[in-house]
Amino acid sequence: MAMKVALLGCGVVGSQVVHLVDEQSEELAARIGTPIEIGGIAVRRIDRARGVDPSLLTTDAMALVTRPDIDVVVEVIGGIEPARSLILAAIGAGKSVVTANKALLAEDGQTLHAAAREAGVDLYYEASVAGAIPLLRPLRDSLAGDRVNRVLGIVNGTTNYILDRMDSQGAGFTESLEEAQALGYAEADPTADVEGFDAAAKAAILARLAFHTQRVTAADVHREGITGVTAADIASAKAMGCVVKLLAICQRSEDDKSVGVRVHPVMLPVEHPLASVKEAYNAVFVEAASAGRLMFYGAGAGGTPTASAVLGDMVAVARNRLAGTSVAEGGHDTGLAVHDMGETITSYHVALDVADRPGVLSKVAEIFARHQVSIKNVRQEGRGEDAQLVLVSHPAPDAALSRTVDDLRGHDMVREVASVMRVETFSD
Ligand SMILES: NC(=O)c1ccc[n+]([C@@H]2O[C@H](COP(=O)([O-])OP(=O)(O)OC[C@H]3O[C@@H](n4cnc5c(N)ncnc54)[C@H](O)[C@@H]3O)[C@@H](O)[C@H]2O)c1
Ligand SMILES: N[C@@H](CCO)C(=O)O
Ligand code: NA
Repeated sequence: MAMKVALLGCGVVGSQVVHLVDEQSEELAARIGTPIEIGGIAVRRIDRARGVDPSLLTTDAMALVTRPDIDVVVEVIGGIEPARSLILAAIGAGKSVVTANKALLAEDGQTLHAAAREAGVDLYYEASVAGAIPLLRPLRDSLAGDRVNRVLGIVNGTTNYILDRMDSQGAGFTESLEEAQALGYAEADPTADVEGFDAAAKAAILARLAFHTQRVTAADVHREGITGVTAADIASAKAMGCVVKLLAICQRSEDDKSVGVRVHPVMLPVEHPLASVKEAYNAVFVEAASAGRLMFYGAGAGGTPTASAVLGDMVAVARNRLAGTSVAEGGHDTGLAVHDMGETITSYHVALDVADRPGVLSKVAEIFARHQVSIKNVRQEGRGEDAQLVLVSHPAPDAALSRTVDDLRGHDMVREVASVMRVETFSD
């Protein structure tokens, strides 16, 4: 018997799901052993939906998800409500769910997973992080026997596209964002991309899977976007042999009692594998105790790539149905707490416009020492009125580094703090 799908939302991703199911229907049926059939599509405006069979369209999403003939609900509306109520209603009615909705999973994944476990249905969400890249299944299944220590990811295509354009072509922020929007990468409200909310949601999902800690939500993630990144930061990074990337970083503490989860711009040495990720591509670098370093790379956004991940999950649900099973995510929780950004160990790059006078360097060094921050290297560029001191710190608690910068800002020998950014290196 065919597996009947209710599709919620027919935008950039949803329309491609319909297209791919249509295009590959025979092949999919042969591969799975049962056909996949779209039984209904919930849209906001019927007159706006294009390229789909009009007889499938409805504006009553709630009636669709609970319809008795529907087996699986695919949610590609996005946002918290009504997506959450629709998914919970679907699960309550015994339907498996496939979703691309990172915002919802990051805010309330625990509720959704608990409901799926209780109902004995599947809840899959591969498309929600890094779009087409197989990432969540490898973290959940392939690395189930390993111990992940750190995850570093470029998980937002829009911001990677903007930073890459600024770096490689000297393009402006606004024009680069408009290009990313035209290419279908940006969220409906691009603030979610450029202020790091989208990446923070993905970081929370990654931290949960990597460290088996159910409780991490987007609110636990320290978040800084890219709106403050200037041409001076990019030039400063270049001078150091680095590129600027917006990274999602999930890391165990040294004492293994907590995890840090953060999203912020980073200067990354050009030899780091993530530094070569251009345009809107995503990549996630995983450091695991036994597997070592792994990198997952590919298209993290766009209708067709994202629909590929959605279809993969639909096929997994179809196979589970045929096998008479469901693979609800475990409720096991390691209990690892999330520590504050201030306690996270980071390194800073600081460029200071200073007066080229005797004693400046020792004064600056004294301010670093006051906060127990050790300087890794320092160089001076220019002379006289235009002198710039560029310092890179050794790793230190982020709070100490941030207080160091505050004190530098307040000092009369420092005319301006031209650039401050964290530097990420390979861990040993
Ligand atoms: N576009 C991408 O590259 C991408 C990549 C990965 C994940 N996602 C996620 O996929 C989801 C969908 O993204 P998208 O880019 O297709 O967005 P989109 O805005 O293009 O599509 C969403 C569609 O849902 C419709 N909709 C809104 N409320 C509805 C309701 N109550 N009932 C029925 N339809 C409703 C909208 O009219 C719109 O057509 C989001 O969760 C997004 O974060 C998108
Ligand atoms: N707006 C997101 C879409 C993929 O989640 C991005 O730019 O990566
Ligand atoms: Na993915």
